[in-house]
Amino acid sequence: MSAAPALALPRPGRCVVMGVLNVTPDSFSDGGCFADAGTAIAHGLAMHAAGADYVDVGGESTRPGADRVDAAEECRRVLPVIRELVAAGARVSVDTTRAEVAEAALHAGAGLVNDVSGGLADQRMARLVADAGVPWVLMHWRGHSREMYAAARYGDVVTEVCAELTARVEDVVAAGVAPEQLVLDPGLGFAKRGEHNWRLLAGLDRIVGLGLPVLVGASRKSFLGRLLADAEGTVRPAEQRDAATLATTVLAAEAGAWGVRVHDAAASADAVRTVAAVQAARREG
Ligand SMILES: Nc1nc2ncc(COP(=O)(O)O)nc2c(=O)[nH]1
Repeated sequence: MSAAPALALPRPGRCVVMGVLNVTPDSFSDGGCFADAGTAIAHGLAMHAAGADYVDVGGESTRPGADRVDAAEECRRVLPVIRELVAAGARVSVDTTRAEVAEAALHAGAGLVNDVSGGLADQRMARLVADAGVPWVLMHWRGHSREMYAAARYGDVVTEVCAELTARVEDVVAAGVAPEQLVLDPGLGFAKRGEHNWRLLAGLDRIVGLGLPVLVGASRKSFLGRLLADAEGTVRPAEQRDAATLATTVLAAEAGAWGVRVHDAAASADAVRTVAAVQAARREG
């Protein structure tokens, strides 16, 4: 693949909003809502219109225990959606762990690779990203959905996640990826149990302190649902976790995160602008 022009990471002077668009039948919070291209495209356009800086298109569920789909099925799901969203002027990222899918998505106009495996699932991803010169989200990961909970053991989760992300950065830079292409992500809900997610949110300043842009993906995740369980212990349904998600957006923006990955893009778009206004007022004293 010829090296595409290096696509700089947008830095609009506020936290970036990445709208979630899972074109899958089985994602944990919106599985099946946007499984067909037409519905997915309409939702992606709505998030773009509502202020999402990226629409993050994924074709394979990453929820714990999810069955894997092959690259051909992933491409079948995401490519038509990416093409239409790009044609409509939206900035699109592809949520995939496969270099083959990422390459096809970049050719279709995606401008960022969002890789929940941080390059561990496909050894070809680093070379692809290095050649393409595009931004790459390296998320903290300890294995595919079926084995991730067995790996959720930490002495000090923030220290260990920081160390493992740093190791990934060193590996991919050694493989030719430029540091300025990289975005780090603590991988909330991936090989993390409840308390691990809260500690990572509480320690975001340390992850931001690694010196690279940080993306935070707390939106509608189970640890929020368990926090918001009712008196009978019934976990709050995923679609009723957006207010809690908005709180994580504000925390991430205040901690200096580069971006948040959320389902309710409109609400977080308003929240990040509000945080930026307060931060500007603080600077002006
Ligand atoms: N970078 C990044 N990508 C992700 N992709 C999928 C999910 C799973 O959530 P979903 O099923 O709601 O998409 N979470 C993340 C995340 O936390 N960070």
